[in-house]
Amino acid sequence: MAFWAMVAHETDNGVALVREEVGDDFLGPGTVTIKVHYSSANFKDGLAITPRGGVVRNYPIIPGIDIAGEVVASESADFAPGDAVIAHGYEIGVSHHGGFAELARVPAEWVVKLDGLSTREAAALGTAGFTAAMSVQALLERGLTPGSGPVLVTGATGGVGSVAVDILAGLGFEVVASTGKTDAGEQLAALGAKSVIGRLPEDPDAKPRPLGKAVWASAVDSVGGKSLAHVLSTIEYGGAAAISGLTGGSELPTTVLPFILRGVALIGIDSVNYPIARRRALWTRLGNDLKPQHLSELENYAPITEADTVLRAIREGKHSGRTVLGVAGEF
Ligand SMILES: C=CC(=O)SCCNC(=O)CCNC(=O)[C@H](O)C(C)(C)COP(=O)(O)OP(=O)(O)OC[C@H]1O[C@@H](n2cnc3c(N)ncnc32)[C@H](O)[C@@H]1OP(=O)(O)O
Ligand SMILES: NC(=O)C1=CN([C@@H]2O[C@H](COP(=O)(O)OP(=O)(O)OC[C@H]3O[C@@H](n4cnc5c(N)ncnc54)[C@H](O)[C@@H]3O)[C@@H](O)[C@H]2O)C=CC1
Repeated sequence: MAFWAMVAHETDNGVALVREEVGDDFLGPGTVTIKVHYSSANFKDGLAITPRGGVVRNYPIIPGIDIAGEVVASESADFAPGDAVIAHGYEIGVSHHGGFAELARVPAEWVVKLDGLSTREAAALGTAGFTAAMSVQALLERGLTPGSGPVLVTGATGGVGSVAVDILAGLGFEVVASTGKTDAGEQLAALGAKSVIGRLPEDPDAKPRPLGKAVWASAVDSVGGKSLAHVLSTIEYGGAAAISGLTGGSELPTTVLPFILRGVALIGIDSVNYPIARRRALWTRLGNDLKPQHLSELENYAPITEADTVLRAIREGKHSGRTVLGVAGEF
């Protein structure tokens, strides 16, 4: 069977994303075959087409860590043709062909049946939105309530950040959005941010303080680096930072003091190997009580053939919100 795909190839000059017609050998091993409606653009997809990006070991590969579409064949009793599904995480788009193609095949144990979401909405959320939901869920499980005080979201115009702002505001939290984009105030206020501040720390060259004035009840952080160290030193007693990313750096130059003097918790968020039962349960919440109220505002659209341009913007930190990559009918 032949189908169209965007295939990442290693070349002498780096990695090239090429539109081409491929055969069955580009369907991964698995029991569920999905007609892809949409994929999306994630920071990790940007790394997948970056030489030495650290996420893909063997090329050629069809990138696309999000696959949203309709089941066309299933050897699993859990899925039937016509089911609307999303699959993401595990090896998808890094060592198992992903969503930048008309067809994808994955193990049934990686597939989530959609409830309360269209395939387009699911792609608009995608891995980044799911990671935001995991972060919010982790803070709720730790006891955070809207009465606890302001919740900080860093990297707030990004995929993880913007969905986190939307979900938290929808739950009634006072959300403070931190962004380096000086023109993003209106957009973040429209998602529900109570106030918008610049990147943290305000003075990036200042010597980090082990403890600062405690101002945040908790935080959702996808930036990491010095920024996260600053955030940790300004979280209130018993609060937590749910951390998922490294756009500001993978090093964490902190001290033990926020943890041992204020009981602050650092909660690691990994969407990739999150167990399937919990993954399905959280997607159900994302279609229902955690459903972001401004998905259409934070969503952009591009045809899959423009994936390279969108991913370049993500790598350069110039991207905002979530970009759905249309697959069906776009080759
Ligand atoms: C959607 C999700 C995200 O966006 S996550 C953020 C994006 N991901 C990254 O930026 C990670 C990029 N990866 C890297 O930079 C490197 O792979 C590394 C620094 C994580 C490790 O590279 P290194 O060359 O130092 O070591 P190995 O590749 O030999 O791995 C060592 C050890 O770690 C295990 N491992 C590697 N990657 C992952 C991973 N993503 N998740 C879990 N574990 C990982 C690897 O299997 C090795 O363990 P071993 O027991 O020896 O097999
Ligand atoms: N742990 C997990 O399972 C997951 C981790 N991630 C990680 O989360 C991070 C964010 O992912 P996305 O939201 O998809 O990316 P994105 O590109 O949509 O957003 C990143 C945001 O960070 C901002 N940013 C860039 N450099 C910065 C800096 N030096 N300081 C402060 N902000 C900076 C950008 O302006 C942008 O708003 C990435 O590191 C990604 O790898 C994403 C999804 C899942």
